[in-house]
Parts: sequence; C-alpha cells; structure tokens
Amino acid sequence: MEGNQLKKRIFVASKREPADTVIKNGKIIDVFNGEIIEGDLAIVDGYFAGIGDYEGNRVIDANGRYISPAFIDGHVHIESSMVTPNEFAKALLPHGVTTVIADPHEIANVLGVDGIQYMLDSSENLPFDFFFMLPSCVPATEFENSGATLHSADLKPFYQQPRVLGLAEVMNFPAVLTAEDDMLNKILTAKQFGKKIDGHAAGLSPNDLNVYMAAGICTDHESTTASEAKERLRRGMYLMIREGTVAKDLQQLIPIVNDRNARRCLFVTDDKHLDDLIQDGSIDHNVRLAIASGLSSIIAIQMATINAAECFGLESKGAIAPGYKADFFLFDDLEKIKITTVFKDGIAVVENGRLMIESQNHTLVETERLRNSVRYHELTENDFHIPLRTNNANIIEIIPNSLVTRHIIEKVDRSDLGLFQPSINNDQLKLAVIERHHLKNQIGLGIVKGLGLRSGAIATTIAHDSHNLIMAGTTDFDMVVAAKAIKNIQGGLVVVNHGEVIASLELRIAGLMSDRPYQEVYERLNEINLALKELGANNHFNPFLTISFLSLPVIPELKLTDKGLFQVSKFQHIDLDA
Ligand SMILES: Nc1ncnc2[nH]cnc12
Ligand SMILES: [Mn+2]
Repeated sequence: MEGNQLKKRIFVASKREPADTVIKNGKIIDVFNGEIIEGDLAIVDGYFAGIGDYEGNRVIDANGRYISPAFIDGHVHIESSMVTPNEFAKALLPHGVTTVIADPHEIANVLGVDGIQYMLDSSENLPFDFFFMLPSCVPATEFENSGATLHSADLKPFYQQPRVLGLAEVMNFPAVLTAEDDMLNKILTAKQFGKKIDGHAAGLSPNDLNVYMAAGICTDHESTTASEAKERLRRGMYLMIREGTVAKDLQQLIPIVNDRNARRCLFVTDDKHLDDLIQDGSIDHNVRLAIASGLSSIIAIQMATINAAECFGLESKGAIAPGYKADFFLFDDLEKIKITTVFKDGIAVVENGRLMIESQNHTLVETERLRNSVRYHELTENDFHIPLRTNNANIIEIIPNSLVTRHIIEKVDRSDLGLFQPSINNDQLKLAVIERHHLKNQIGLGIVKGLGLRSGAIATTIAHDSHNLIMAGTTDFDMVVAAKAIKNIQGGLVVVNHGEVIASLELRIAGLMSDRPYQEVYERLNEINLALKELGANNHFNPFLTISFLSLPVIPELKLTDKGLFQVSKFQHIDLDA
C-alpha cells in the first residue's frame, strides 16, 4: 500500500474526506462479537474505512437488508467444476463467494508444474480472490500412474507467489509416518516460508492424527463422523466441514459444533460439479444447510468468513471492519440467506442475482499438452475381458454421496470361458481404469456394485487423483465405443447406449476443464444428466462424480487404479478373485 492510499484511508475514517462509497441502512453481521449491528459502512479504495455515520461520493441504500462478509471456500479443487477459474468465479459470485483456497492437484497430476502455472496464470485479473495450496502428493500414491510426479524441488519456486498459501492436502500418510525424505522436504519447505500445511486424514486413527499435527499438518476435510470431527479439533486441527457433490458430511458433523469450538471450524466444498454449484450454490449452500441443521446463523456465517480467513492467515479478509477488504454481500432472511447484491473490493459485481462483470479475455501462454493430454492405444473388447478363477469376486460397492466405498465379496456370473459377465439384476458392472498420459497400455479392471446403470457405458477423464480414463459399463462393445469417443474429444464425459454416443461434454483442458462459458457447460451437463436416465441411473447421486472417486486410493476402502484393485486400509493391491 502506498503512503497516499494510507493517508486517504485515515482521512476518510476520521471523516476529513468523503468515502468513495457509503452503504447505509444495513444490518451488519459483526463476526467478532457474533452480533448484528447498525451503522453506515465507509469504503475507500476497495477497503472498509469505518463503521458509524459517514458521507460518501456514492451512497448505496441497503434498504434494511443484512450485510455479511463475503464467503470463503477453505478447500476446493476448481477442476471438479469442469470449468476454468475465470468461469468458476462467474458461477460462484452470485452465491456470495469471492475467495477460494484451491488445491490444483487435479491438473498437477496431469501436467505437473505446467498445470499449477496454468491455474495461477488463468486466475488473475478477476474480481475474485484465488489462493492456492501446492499439491503435496502427485501422484497420490505409488499404486497408480499419474501424468506427472512432483518433488519438493518442483514446488519450492511457487512459494514466492503471494497467492500461494502453503502445502496442499497431505494424503500420503505412510510417507509422513516413515519420515520419507521428499515428504519431509515438502513439509520443511512450507514451514521455511511460514506457510500452512493442509491435511487429508481420511480414516486416520487418533494416534495417526498425533503424527500429522506433530508434523505441522493442521487441517482436515475428510471427517465423515462426529467423533472423527471431535478428534481432529481435540488435537488442534482446523475442522473443514465439507458439503460437495459426492461427499456430503455436513449434517453428520454440525451437531458437534458449538459456540466454544466453532472458531476452529470452517466450510469447504472440496469437489462440486458445475450444475450443483449453479443449482445449490457453493459455501452459501453449506451455510444454509448448517442453519437448517440447527446451527445459529451467526456461527454459520463466522465459519464461512472470519474462521476461514484466520485458518489461512488472510489478515484483511473475512470481516466487516476498518482495514478489511470490502468483499461483502447484502441478503434477506437470516435462515435462507437470500443474496441480492455482492460486492468485491467495494464494487457491485452481482445485482439481483445478475453478474455485472464483463468477460475477461486475457491470452495465456499454453503448453502443447494443455489441450492434448489424452493418449492411449486403440482399445478392443478383449481389453475389457475379466477372467475369474472362481465365481466369488472382490467387488467395489459404492455408498451414495460418499467418497468411501465398501469392499464386498459376492457371487458373480461367468461365461463358459470363465470371463466375468456383468449382471443388471445384481447391479454388478465392469469398471476399468485406463492409463491415459504416457501410452503405458496399463488397464486396471474391476467390478462395481451400486451404480444402477441398466445398459450402456459411461466414461470420464476425471478420475481422482491421477485422472486416467475411468469407465463403467454393461457391455464391452459400449465400453470400446466410449473409450474411442473420449480420445476423439481429448478428454471429458461420454454416455454411450447400444453402441451410440448419446451425450458428451468435451473437457479439452487437461481432460478436466472445458474452455467454454460456464452457461454452455451447464447446458451440456443437463443433457448428460438426461442421457444417464436413459441408462437407468437414478438421480439420488451423480454416477460420473461417483466413478471419478473409485480410482482414489487414499480414501477407504476398495478402489481401482490403472494398476489394479487396491485395498486402501492395507495399502495393497488385491486380486479380483476372492
Ligand atoms: N477429497 C479428496 N481427497 C483427496 N483427493 C481429492 N481430489 C479431489 N477430492 C479429493
Ligand atoms: Mn482430500
């Protein structure tokens, strides 16, 4: 900040100069006292300068509406929205979210440091604050092939960037437990730069949490039960309460939040599909759901604002007070949080739900693989044959709206050649993960129960976290057609039925994000959702995002990577034959 800016802010605060803008007749959410106060809000150069009785060059009448600090998402993978940061910001602003702390490990698993740089470069010059954590586990484990590997030395240069806040979710617990060299260096480098370290403590025991906290890993977003949440708070971790498209943990966890421990709790979405962001919202949806689950509106708003800001040391964010950034919104109804007007840096960016910003068309330096990241050999039906020695198989059973799966053993049908035969009635489908980065010709095959598809096949290059090609199908032929279609569009989502592609969404950027406007992607997603109904999918959960997590070998219990079936609790591959 320049001297004259500081002087101007002091002169406005002391009423010797008029503010740029004054907001009058509002009910201000005071996140520090947990109260609602009245008073004018003086704004100058995008910051609040005072609460009280002010005059300004521009006066905005809040008409008795509530005024909340803008919401902050403490942990999100932007790529899961399937649109670029620019479009992601446009989709979030109407929901009162103006800041996210993103973990670009999705694109980093495909393109390495070029992926991180792309996310930094493509998230500037927007009326939105993107902060980043550096991917700590690329690949997530050695039990899969990713598109890149990131070592401590690869991450270090990024810490110079002011928008980099720390090391992203440490998922490789064994590497921490054994004090593995490169993991230790990643942690030490973050500490050396005074940065934060996010955790991923899915399924970890209380003693495992001691290891994480002792190592300086101080947040977690993977609690799925109240007792897990309490354990994390007890050991000094910030509790990130997640409500995303697949992982919906909020209602299980909210009961343990109270006015004594709430300050250590914040909200995250982690992964949210664009259609859910538009229909339900982002962190505003977490807030509404928390209030509906019995949490006070004030505490819910504190969790979505000042708590998230303090968790990441964002000094001038998350509150309405002099010296804080003028990122706020006007809303009606303390329960329903009906957002009418959103301000970023003191400027209205959304009015009556309508975006008031023009498109940003800044050109980026793009690497060749950014839009050409999908490569694998021509596949045939033989590639999807699953030979079994017996009729008992290890099967991945999905749990709707959870990233966790069950490991079950069930009888399956086999052909007279001993090949697994999908069963519609038993809901036992083929699952395949095809390495798609370096032509390794590596295919992991498994059986999945619970997807509910009665015909056809689905395929996507969003397959956490290595983002190979994952697909589920009822016939080998449909799976071959789906794989061919995915390669033709260089990544995305495809729905195939009776040998025909009936819907698709191209995600050209790293096979993860579309480069089209978010409204267009939203329309394509609605077509995809209709096509899924033709395959018999119910709408209690999203089959694409669900299969996208069946390849994530750091969340219990049975998953599939391109290297085969993987039992997470035992950190080992297992056979399909039970
Ligand atoms: N919850 C999660 N944990 C680990 N990796 C992820 N990638 C996307 N979401 C994730
Ligand atoms: Mn995680």
